[in-house]
Amino acid sequence: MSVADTSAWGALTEHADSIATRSIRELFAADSGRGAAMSVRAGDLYIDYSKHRINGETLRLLHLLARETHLFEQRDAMLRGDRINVSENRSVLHTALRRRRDEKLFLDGHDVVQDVHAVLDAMGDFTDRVRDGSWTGADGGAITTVVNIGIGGSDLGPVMVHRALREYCDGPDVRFVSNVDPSDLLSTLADLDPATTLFVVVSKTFSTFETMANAHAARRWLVDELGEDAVGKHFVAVSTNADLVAEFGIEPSNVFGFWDWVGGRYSVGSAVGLSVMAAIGRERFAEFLEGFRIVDEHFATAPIQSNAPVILGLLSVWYASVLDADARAVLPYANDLARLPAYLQQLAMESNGKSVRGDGKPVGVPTGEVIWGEAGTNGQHAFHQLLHQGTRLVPADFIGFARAGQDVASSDGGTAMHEVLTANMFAQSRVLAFGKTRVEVIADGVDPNLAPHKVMPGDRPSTTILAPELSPSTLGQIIALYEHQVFVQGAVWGIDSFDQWGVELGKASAVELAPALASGGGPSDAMDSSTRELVAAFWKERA
Ligand SMILES: O=P(O)(O)OC[C@H]1O[C@H](O)[C@H](O)[C@@H](O)[C@@H]1O
Repeated sequence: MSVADTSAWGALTEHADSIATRSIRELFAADSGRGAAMSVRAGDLYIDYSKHRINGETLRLLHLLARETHLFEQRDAMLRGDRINVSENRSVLHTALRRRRDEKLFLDGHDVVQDVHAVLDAMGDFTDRVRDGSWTGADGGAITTVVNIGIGGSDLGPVMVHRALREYCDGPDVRFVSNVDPSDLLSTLADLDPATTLFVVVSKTFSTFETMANAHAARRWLVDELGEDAVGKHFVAVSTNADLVAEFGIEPSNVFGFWDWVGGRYSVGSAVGLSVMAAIGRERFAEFLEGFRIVDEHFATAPIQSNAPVILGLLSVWYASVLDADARAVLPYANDLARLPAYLQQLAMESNGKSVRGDGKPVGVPTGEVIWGEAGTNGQHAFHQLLHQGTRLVPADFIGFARAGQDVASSDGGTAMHEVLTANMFAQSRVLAFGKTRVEVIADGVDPNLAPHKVMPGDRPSTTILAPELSPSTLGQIIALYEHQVFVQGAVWGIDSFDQWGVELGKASAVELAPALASGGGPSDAMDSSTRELVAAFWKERA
């Protein structure tokens, strides 16, 4: 059944009209306990969802929507390993990556938790050796730099986590190459010595064009200097495709596997996190996984009223589908989380940027969200103007931390910079929600002619996620929170959130066009007129 055919859907669309008559300011005025009532804890995360365009009735109807779309049955099906990725006939078990060693989860009669821990142990042994210098390069020296080559889910997670856990990095320098733009690889290798560099080639399929192009170029760079025999000491792979890895020339003992039941964008807790483990060590990586597990457990067991991913997932459906919001801003008030918006773009947009349901029928309501954002406070000095006074509805997620890893005094000498940062975060969500009326503006002595420019409409929704500190555990908790939020959206919409067929045609088209841009190529009459002219302009510029 389409979400649009549920009784909750009809009631929610009617309810949207009535909630539109009451601003967030009014909703707060009517209930002095709203801030406490509309907040929830998941693990170490305190999540405030009070500054939303909702009341008790909205939540009641969203809960009904969850029940009518069998959200909890779908959750349980995912967690026990049913093949819920219907278009690829696969289980979806990234949650198995964070099960404890003594747990069991049988898939087709086989305990996958044992497989997960066997790979984690191998990753731990390998990264221990890289970190303590006993894994040596071809000339006997220790590895000082690890270069992760991958793209999409084989890059965004490791990049984001490595940066987020900067203060925990005490291993080799880790760098990332993803783009097939040669400048990415060349700028990364420019100051490196092949003798002390280790490449981790990460690709679930081991056939992604960009990754293979970069891996082969890196291999040539290494072999030119150290010879063919050096490859075994300087290349390891992370993949589900052992045959293609062997063809590339990486020894089976240097391959860290994962499974088709881990989607690329859900894979940072698998061997895809190998370079992160090299940077932070196996103990910290275990804490990272434990963070995920804490929120997995919460998602699996908390009642609907206090289940954070369920609440946040239903709220995002409310905005995206009922209130027609196109976008959501992700605003981490932590510079080290600067890559979180990019990571969440893949997680949310590749999962739910779809218009048909798992059974191939149209979803029938707007789906997906355009996720974008930037670390605070930088965004305040760029695009927050539109959030505050523009005409578009853009719900925002604020993410902050009570403690900074390192702190310094602010300009007044008395306040710490982290306190200023957090004051800015709380101030932004407050101003977005409550705004400033014309009466208040004029009471400040503003010229009435200028007042319209200074009125802040308010009523702009946001969620605030506050964690004690940015640590491996809290980072794992935040990622799992978003993973399950995305799951909740997809389950309500009836979407298969775990395939990505929309990416394929573009790849095939690039392969088709490549000869026109390779030497001896050029425009052809078979091309559409725009592509033909672009190819012609490319060749003219190159001449
Ligand atoms: O890990 P790989 O097989 O190289 O895939 C890398 C990425 O490429 C694909 O095109 C998909 O859209 C992504 O979901 C995937 O993460």
